[in-house]
Amino acid sequence: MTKSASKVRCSPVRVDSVPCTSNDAKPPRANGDLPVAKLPEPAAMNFLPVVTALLLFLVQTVAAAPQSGQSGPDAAADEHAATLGALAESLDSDFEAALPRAAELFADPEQTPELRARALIETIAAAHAASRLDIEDQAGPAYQELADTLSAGELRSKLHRAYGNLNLWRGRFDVAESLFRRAAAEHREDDTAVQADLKNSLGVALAQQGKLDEALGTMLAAFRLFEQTEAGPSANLLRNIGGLSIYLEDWDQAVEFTRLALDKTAPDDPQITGLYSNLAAALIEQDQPEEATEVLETAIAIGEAQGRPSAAVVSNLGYVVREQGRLEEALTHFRRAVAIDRAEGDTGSMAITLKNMGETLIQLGRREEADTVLQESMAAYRQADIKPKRLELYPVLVENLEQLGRYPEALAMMREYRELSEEIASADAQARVAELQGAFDLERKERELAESERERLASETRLASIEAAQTRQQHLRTLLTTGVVALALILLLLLRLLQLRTRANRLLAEKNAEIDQQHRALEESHIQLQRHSIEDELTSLGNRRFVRQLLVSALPDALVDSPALLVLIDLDRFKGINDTFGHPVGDRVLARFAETLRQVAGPDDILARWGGEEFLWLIPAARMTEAADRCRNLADRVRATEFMTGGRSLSITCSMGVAPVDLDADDPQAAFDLALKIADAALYEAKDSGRNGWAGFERRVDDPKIFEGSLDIEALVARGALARRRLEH
Ligand SMILES: Nc1nc2c(ncn2[C@@H]2O[C@H](COP(=O)(O)OP(=O)(O)OP(=O)(O)O)[C@@H](O)[C@H]2O)c(=O)[nH]1
Repeated sequence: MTKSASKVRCSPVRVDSVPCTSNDAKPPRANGDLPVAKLPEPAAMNFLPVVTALLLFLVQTVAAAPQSGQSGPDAAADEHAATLGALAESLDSDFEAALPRAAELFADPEQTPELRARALIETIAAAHAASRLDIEDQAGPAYQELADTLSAGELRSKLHRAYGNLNLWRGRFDVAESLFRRAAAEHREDDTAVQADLKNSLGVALAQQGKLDEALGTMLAAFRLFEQTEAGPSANLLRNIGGLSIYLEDWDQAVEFTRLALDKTAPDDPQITGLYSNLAAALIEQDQPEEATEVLETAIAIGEAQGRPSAAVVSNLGYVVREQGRLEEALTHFRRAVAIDRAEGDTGSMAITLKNMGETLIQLGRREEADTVLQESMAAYRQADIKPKRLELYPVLVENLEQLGRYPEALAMMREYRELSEEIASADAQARVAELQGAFDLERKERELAESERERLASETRLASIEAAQTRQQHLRTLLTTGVVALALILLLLLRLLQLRTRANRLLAEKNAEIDQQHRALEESHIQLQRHSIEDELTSLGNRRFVRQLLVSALPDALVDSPALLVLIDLDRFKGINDTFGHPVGDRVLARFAETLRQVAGPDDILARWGGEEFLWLIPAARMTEAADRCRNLADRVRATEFMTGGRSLSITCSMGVAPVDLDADDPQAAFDLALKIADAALYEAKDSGRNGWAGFERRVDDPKIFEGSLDIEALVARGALARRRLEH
């Protein structure tokens, strides 16, 4: 069920000091205007708002709060019990007179913060009792100082709560909410009653700010906490929950809690008719008109017992019975309600009831009477200056005048209706335009702000992206530069190494070439030396060392394969040449003789200058039988050779001693030496026999022992070991 479906108004309680809340659940308005009815106008008569009763309950609830919050032992308070007791007594008896002393006490810096806080709490409670809520100038600074001085704990929680109450009474609901929350945060959790009271106070502060859902939730939490206590929930809390449930259109909960509140409310309590009114409203919403009628009649009876019933209750009863078709009875109740309103001077409420009454008369066909009543309603609306409600009256009034045929009056009313409509529409339109303009401006500003923020973020993103790209490029450049420099250094190093290596290689090659050259020179020197060591310089023939080396290590195969002839040659009377022609000529003769000897010798023959003018000739594979021819051949060639010197002809001769030699023996040197001795002996004989010839000894035995010891040629010949051979001239 929607709010617009609400059919009756609740208890006709007025709120003087606390703003009431509209039926549209908007924030409370600080005026005492008649509440706008929640129900459709034809049915809505004297519907006094739920909020009216609710707010009064709230105030009463808060008024009760400090008392319960101050209960219980307090050790710190005991120390100053006398002072505080005296203060409380004086505040209660004459608040005006006691206030200066109290203000002096809770503002006195010489006193302990605890005593000052308790004095302030007492003063605030007494101010409420004395309806003196204008002590902010004294209480505010003291509270701020003490809240900063006291440490968090129970006493400071009480101080928050007391000052929260003062703000609540003064209509500063947001401040009160904050203070109640601080008080709850610092309150120790094991005191359920105080917790419940704090939640109740917080619920009141929330409800007064229009935070109805949160307020109801907080109060239900307080209710559950109170249920755990011995005293249980207070009637005020139950009324508040019931009232808020009506606001929030939870009809079942509204009925439940309003009934609970009624159980805890005394019959003479001034609030009781309001409770019945609320209960009736909830029952009507639950489509229980009989029960609603019964409740309203009970409320009227209680009102009558107290002196005068509530006009709203009576009007609501009229509405309920009219809905049940009991029109005449409804008229009776409406008339009574109008009388009560008139007596109380409540013009606005009376205007609503008169409208309902007029509509009832129309239903009864009593249009003239209806017109009179509707005109009265119009006058009352004008007096109360309730234009929206008056606007709703015109169609009923005009339609009734038309039905009565009173067209000029109907026309006049229509003009008024149009003017008021335009006025209200204009005001509404202006308000709407202003609202729309504000919303538009706000939306535009928000859009511009959002756009600006988007652009800023986009710029930042772009900037960050550019910076990142620059950083990457910088890193890349650094990397590349480093790489290039490193590469260049490496290349330079490699180049330098190459140069060094090339130079080293060149030097090495030069050195190697030099060494090779030296090696070659050395080798050549060595070869030359070697050659010189075995070669006769003058004749270029081998010398004695040459022959000795052959015997030791390199005898030609031809000399080894078969016995050879050893010929020892000596130039005849060479001293005379030296003496006659000089030593150089002697040398040339020696050289020339060597050439002649080479020409005579075979290719495998071994030639050597054996010393002075003496030469050795080894003829491989030759026997003594060949010796004559060979020696003759040489002698002939020597004799035939002209050794010219200084234009003079010079001829020489030579003598030769021949001996066989077998170099395939176990000891070739010994065999050579023996053959040499024999050849030398033969040479001696050749000299001795006239020179220019040869002599030789042929061996007849092979036993080497025969030739051991000193060699006695003649004995050997005599023994037959040697056979003499001679050149025959
Ligand atoms: N020019 C020159 N003379 C040398 C060389 N070696 C030795 N002679 C000389 O050769 C001569 C050898 O003389 P002798 O031993 O008395 O013999 P000969 O005069 O040849 O007489 P017979 O041998 O008995 O025929 C010496 O006068 C040596 O000085 C040399 O290399 N060159």
